[in-house]
Amino acid sequence: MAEVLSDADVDDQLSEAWSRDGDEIVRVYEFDDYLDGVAFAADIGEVAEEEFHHPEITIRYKKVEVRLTSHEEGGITEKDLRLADLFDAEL
Ligand SMILES: C[C@H](O)[C@H](O)[C@H]1CNC2=NC(N)=NC(=O)C2=N1
Repeated sequence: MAEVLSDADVDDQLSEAWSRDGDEIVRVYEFDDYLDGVAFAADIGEVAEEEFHHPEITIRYKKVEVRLTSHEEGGITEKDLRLADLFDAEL
């Protein structure tokens, strides 16, 4: 089981485009049109399934909000930080 990271560790390691919100990390991606956001959500869903670590994805008009936390561990772990980087690589 992965270690829950301290707030300081998360703030230190989290990429600039993401932010910490309590026990979650969050990023809102913006797109030129709605279906680009839908396609992106499908892409990152594939990545999540490959990693077997799953985000909360909210699809809005031209925006996709992604939230990550490690439910079993009860906080933010390396798994969440890794997935954030993998998701950003799908852009
Ligand atoms: C049984 C448990 O749900 C699974 O091991 C996986 C599935 N995907 C998961 N995703 C996330 N974000 N956190 C988990 O703890 C998690 N656990």
